[in-house]
Amino acid sequence: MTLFDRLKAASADDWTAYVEHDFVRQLGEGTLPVPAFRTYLVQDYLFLIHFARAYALGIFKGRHLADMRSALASVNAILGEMDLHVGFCAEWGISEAELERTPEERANTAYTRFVIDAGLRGDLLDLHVALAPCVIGYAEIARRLAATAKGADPANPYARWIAEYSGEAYAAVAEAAIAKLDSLGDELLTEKRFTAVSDLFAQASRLEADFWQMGLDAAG
Ligand SMILES: Cc1ncc(C[n+]2csc(CCO)c2C)c(N)n1
Repeated sequence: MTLFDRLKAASADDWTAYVEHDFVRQLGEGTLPVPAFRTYLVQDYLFLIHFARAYALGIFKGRHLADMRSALASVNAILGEMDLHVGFCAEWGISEAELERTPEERANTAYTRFVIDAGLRGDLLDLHVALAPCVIGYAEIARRLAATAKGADPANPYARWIAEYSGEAYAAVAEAAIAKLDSLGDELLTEKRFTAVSDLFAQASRLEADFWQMGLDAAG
């Protein structure tokens, strides 16, 4: 069993509430109100900026050169993806000016700063456990949606989002994150520490669910 599977099993209810959230269901069915998705996209731009900062902590906290190099590659990947994200937002009628001027929603601040704090206080294992629901969860969500008729239907307005995260490239990112957790676990996890690490995973999963809810709430 991978460490990721152990963490998921220990937080089963929080995990399910995140990956089967109503926002996700409506995204898959193509019934999600457009204002909910637009709010999500704008907030996700702000989210990704802070996530790049969280990954950058991995360079600072890395004990081995290989850890520092892989964290650097992740920072580069996210910063590179920002251009794609801005382009995707433009297709939904969101300008760069709107992305820049929109204030962070509290659910966004809560989540991103929680992850950064987990990394600041702890070691690389704490940081990667706090990052895991985000990085690995999206692959699981999109894979499930892509296997449904409406999720794979090009007429679904959200088909591109689903295709992006269910594609091979993103699956490889999620697989690498699962493997990274295992190698950090081998090096740093003791059974005594499992509860504390599992609490981080559960909290990050709840904060992901709150992020979806923020999108739904914006649509009234
Ligand atoms: C709220 C929220 N949670 C997770 C992701 C997914 N995600 C976050 S960082 C990243 C790149 C990893 O290399 C990906 C795919 C998101 N975009 N927004």
